[in-house]
Amino acid sequence: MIEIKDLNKSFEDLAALKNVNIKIQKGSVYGLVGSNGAGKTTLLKTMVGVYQGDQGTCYIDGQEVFENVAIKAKVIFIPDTLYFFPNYSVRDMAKYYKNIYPAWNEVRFEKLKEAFDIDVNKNINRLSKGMQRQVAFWLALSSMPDYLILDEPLDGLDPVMRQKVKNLLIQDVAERQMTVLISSHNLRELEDLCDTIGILHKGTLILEKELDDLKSDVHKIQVAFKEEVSGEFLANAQAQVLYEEIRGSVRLFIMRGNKDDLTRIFAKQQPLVLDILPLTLEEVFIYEMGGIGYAIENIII
Ligand SMILES: Nc1ncnc2c1ncn2[C@@H]1O[C@H](COP(=O)(O)OP(=O)(O)OP(=O)(O)O)[C@@H](O)[C@H]1O
Repeated sequence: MIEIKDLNKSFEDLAALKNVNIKIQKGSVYGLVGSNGAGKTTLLKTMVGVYQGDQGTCYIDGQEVFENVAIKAKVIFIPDTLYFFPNYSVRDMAKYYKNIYPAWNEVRFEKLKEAFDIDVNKNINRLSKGMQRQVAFWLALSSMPDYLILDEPLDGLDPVMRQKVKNLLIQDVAERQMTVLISSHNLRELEDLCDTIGILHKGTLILEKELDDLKSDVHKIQVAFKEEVSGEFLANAQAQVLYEEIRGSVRLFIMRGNKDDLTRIFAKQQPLVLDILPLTLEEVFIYEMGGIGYAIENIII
């Protein structure tokens, strides 16, 4: 389990992280979103021990991460900007990883050649950006980490490779309970992978929820009534409207609540049309965050 408690980190007079608390259970996939400069990379780097927090703690498997070699051997961090030693081939880099990560699995490394199809003797720094990212995943997955921390991981990968990498990640989570933390601006991508989502805003974790709760909690309702109906029935039912819009004869509501309860509330008014639809994760965030006063539109793409 990853456990971050009251973490603070500043760069000179800039507070990049303010009292961040996060718990990530073993075998889960946690998605971290936030606007540019929100502190995501700082959080990831502090979590893996690249930075030391100013206050608070970062524990993995119950131990402080900073300068802890035993813990670092179980954790792989793929940063947004990749680094490989000059003139190292994939094979050279694999040898290096083999020395550092005790769980390195040579059979897996050979098997993953089929997925990545890159010549192991090629100088990595001469490969394309997307191919270098493939190498980073190839090495990471062959190291069999218990924890995989990813900063904008799928950037630069083509759509087929994105899907392949996602499948490989899901396989490791399902088969050997790998724990994954992904920082990304792409909510659509996170929607496929994550079970919990956290939003970091100006160094503070402002929202954290399980994806299923998030999605089952908020609904899009399209309704048309025979005649004008006052909104009083919603107030009386104490239903929480996050957004309301009139589109010709159809009224659109974004509402929080249980689907059956909402259906009952609207059905009482005997509407001509009633559709209760699920929201995409992106829509959930736009409306949820709008409700608490943040311009989420700037956070996601
Ligand atoms: N090494 C550093 N020295 C000084 N300031 C830094 C350093 N690293 C990050 N910062 C500052 O800390 C804040 C958080 O930066 P960070 O890179 O963690 O944000 P981010 O959420 O990853 O942003 P992005 O989505 O743009 O990658 C920013 O204001 C940034 O300028």
